[in-house]
Amino acid sequence: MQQSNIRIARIAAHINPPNLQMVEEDLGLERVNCRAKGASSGFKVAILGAAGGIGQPLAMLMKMNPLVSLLHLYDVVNAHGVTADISHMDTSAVVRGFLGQQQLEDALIGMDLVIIPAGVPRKPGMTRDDLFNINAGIVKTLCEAIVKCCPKAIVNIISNPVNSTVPIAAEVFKKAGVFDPKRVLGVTMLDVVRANTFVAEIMGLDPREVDVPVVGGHAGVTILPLLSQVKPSCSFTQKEIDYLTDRIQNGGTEVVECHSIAMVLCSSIMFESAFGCILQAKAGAGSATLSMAYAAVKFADACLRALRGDAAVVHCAYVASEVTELPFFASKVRLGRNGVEEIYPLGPLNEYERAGLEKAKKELAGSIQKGVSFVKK
Ligand SMILES: NC(=O)C1=CN([C@@H]2O[C@H](COP(=O)(O)OP(=O)(O)OC[C@H]3O[C@@H](n4cnc5c(N)ncnc54)[C@H](O)[C@@H]3O)[C@@H](O)[C@H]2O)C=CC1
Ligand SMILES: O=C([O-])CC(=O)C(=O)O
Repeated sequence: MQQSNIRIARIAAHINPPNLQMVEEDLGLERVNCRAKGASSGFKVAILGAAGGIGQPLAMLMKMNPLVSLLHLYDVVNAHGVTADISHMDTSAVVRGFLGQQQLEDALIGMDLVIIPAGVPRKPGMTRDDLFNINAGIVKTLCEAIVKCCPKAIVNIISNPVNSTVPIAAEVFKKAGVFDPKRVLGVTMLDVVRANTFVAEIMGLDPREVDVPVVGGHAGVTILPLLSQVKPSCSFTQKEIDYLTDRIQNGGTEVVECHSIAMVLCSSIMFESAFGCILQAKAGAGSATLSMAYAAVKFADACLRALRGDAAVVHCAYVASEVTELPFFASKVRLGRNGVEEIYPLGPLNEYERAGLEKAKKELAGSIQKGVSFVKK
């Protein structure tokens, strides 16, 4: 391939990354090796739902991750605009955009890690399970394409209800005969991030030094913080335990409802006000996006470091598990070159946590079954 042609393709790709494939075809080129100069070899990561509230900041943060060499941004709307914007960041990962179902397979071919924040978010008054009817089909379709294009990729599922969408993904892979329970992970990192923050707040600690295991699932009572196992070791009053458990379990709702408070206030005050900014930023609806993007990147980075071969990468995630009698459960897992290498037992629980575990399992069982039945029907 002529050096000048490669340069032309690279320049065109940088001006308008979605045009890369077209330019390559026009020039009769083989696929351009599109690693930016100075970039180390890295991982190929796709974000499905990249133009959304989570997808955009997630894409930005992944573009900043030095472990990523190629970043594919897929959505059914606005994928090219987001790609053009993010591609101007002077970091080494090369970004390409993919728009609509007909480009889904191109977005997925050869990926090492696929992150899925595609789907609708909650509005005030809704539960995560209320999203099932729309998001179940979206996750199923995306996983069917992963089966075809990158069945060995690590898959991080963010789309709610996670308690059901992970079993849906697993069933799709099982149906195709390619299910590897080590590679399908529901992202519950936001629960841990919140728990670390709220514990640090009341104990006067630096949140970066706090580690709260949060097990179970990702909705209401299925979110079970193990406050007896917090590191550094903390002693809480019963009032503090009640407050923290409730706040961690309802952190998502706190954000969802916050938007509606902002809307009410906005209707009676001027747009320039601080509340006007909230309305403009969030459009009056939706759920956590920025903290979720932060949590998703923290988790994705852990997966990539583990793929690279780093030792002792341990985080909570919702995975196929034998830790309880349920087929899926969130607990601490050790990540490695193949995804989940080890699932840790829950450790000693106090009476309060044992009661919480029973409630969590009851609700989780129904959500798991609902996901499994959706694919089997
Ligand atoms: N696991 C967790 O801790 C959290 C999960 N979530 C969930 O993440 C999901 C996304 O939330 P937001 O980004 O706020 O929503 P959003 O509506 O802002 O963005 C979703 C994006 O998905 C895209 N999309 C819809 N159908 C698609 C398809 N078939 N293929 C590809 N993309 C598609 C939309 O075009 C949109 O750009 C929701 O289900 C939400 O409940 C949100 C926060 C935390
Ligand atoms: O609450 C929601 O709908 C979004 C979510 O999962 C969270 O913020 O934890």
